[in-house]
Amino acid sequence: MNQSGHIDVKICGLTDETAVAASLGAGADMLGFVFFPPSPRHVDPARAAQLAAPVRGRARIVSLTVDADDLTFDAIFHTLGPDILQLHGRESPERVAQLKTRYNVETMKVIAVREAADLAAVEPYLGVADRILFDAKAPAAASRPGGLGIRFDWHLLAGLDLPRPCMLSGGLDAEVVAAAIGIARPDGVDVSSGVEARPGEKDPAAIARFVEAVRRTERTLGAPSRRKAS
Ligand SMILES: O=C(O)c1ccccc1N[C@@H]1O[C@H](COP(=O)(O)O)[C@@H](O)[C@H]1O
Repeated sequence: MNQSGHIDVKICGLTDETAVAASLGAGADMLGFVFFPPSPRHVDPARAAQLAAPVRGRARIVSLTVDADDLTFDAIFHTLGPDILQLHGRESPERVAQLKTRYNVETMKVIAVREAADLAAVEPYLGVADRILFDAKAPAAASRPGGLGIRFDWHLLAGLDLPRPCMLSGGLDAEVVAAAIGIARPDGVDVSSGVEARPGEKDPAAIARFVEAVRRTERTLGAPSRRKAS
């Protein structure tokens, strides 16, 4: 959360106008579009641009890619013009820096977490990526590195001096997000499967419940700058 107590909410993997409207209506801060053909949420840049038309100026547009090549990024920038690049593969710190310079855009590097040792992977990205997203590590046999509704132990992040800003994802939904925030204390949360009726099909009511659960948690925790020192 930032100093005023705000927690960014990202709804990811949008594929239809109804879900985009539901996300904006609920007050999501970031809307994500997946450019990864094996994903049930994959859209091409032209479709993403159509969906994102009402988003610009109301929420930040995030492009999610997995080890994408320059041609793919050129198409995404030419057609969609995202605000943030979510890099969900094995992109090196050099690649993250190169993309940031080439497109003059904010970057969010994903760190896949299953155990404490996985957190060491953050270090090379400090001062390189603008934002870190901690997501659950996918099983080796999975068809994609995220968007699987899998959780990791949020206590692995508890009490750590986390890189700021950072986000949390992996199996979040309206029922568990308050606990996840209370333990990990991220600056934002990111959800895909937890607001879907089935993979690739967002549920507008679940989106509303998720955002409301985060806003309720913000109110419960209060702004750090206004909390009493104990
Ligand atoms: O959503 C996908 O299909 C996807 C594909 C490839 C990489 C990441 C993907 N999704 C991201 O994974 C996390 C966690 O998602 P979930 O809430 O557990 O379903 C999130 O950042 C999604 O944007």
